[in-house]
Amino acid sequence: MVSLTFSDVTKRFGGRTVIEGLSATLAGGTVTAVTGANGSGKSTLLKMAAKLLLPDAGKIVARDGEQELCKASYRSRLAIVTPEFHAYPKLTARENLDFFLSFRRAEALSDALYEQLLERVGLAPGAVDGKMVEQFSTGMKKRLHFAILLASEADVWLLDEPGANLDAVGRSMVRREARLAADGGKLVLLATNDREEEAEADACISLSGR
Ligand SMILES: Nc1ncnc2c1ncn2[C@@H]1O[C@H](COP(=O)(O)OP(=O)(O)OP(=O)(O)O)[C@@H](O)[C@H]1O
Repeated sequence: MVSLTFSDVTKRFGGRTVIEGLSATLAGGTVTAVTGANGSGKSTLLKMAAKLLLPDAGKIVARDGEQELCKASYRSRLAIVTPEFHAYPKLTARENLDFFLSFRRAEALSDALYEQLLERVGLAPGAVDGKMVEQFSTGMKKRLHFAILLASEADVWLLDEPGANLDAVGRSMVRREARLAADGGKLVLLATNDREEEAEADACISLSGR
């Protein structure tokens, strides 16, 4: 299982320290919530966890068991859900899934798996088939992003406000899938201000904002 260790991690932007001296170990098989007010550094922490941002001080080390993973190998095993992601508007749900998953899966998406994914994320085939993503509601696009995540086979899930733009049923799908993923050995790190998502987590990193 993949684990991620933050050792005395500090991140500054300009002269401003956003995260200071953070130490934590995130283990495969667990859900960790990152909470804190707007601007407290939750997205920054997730970007550092994805190695998209470097800390100014301290270290972040990914391991598989005892073995340290290099950046490329770690990256190949992680998936991110973020509001910054946009599916291609002129492609259908199926075409987007085929496109994004072509980087991640050895095998093409079968019809059966496609149907199963839609069902898991609560997208009715009748509502999406034959439609381009630009015709989707915001929540439908979010659910499609989750379908891409579920099919990615990633070991590390970095979820930035995964319940945002989802209705109660969608938010409950997020909590259920995060738990199933952790039960299957995945490392799940989610930034949230949703009390129910926080309650579902096994551990919590609370950022004070600086
Ligand atoms: N690239 C950047 N350059 C300068 N400042 C940045 C940059 N990225 C983030 N910040 C600042 O760092 C702080 C933390 O931002 P971040 O997006 O991590 O907060 P957050 O907790 O995710 O906020 P929210 O709940 O609003 O999404 C904010 O003050 C933000 O303005």
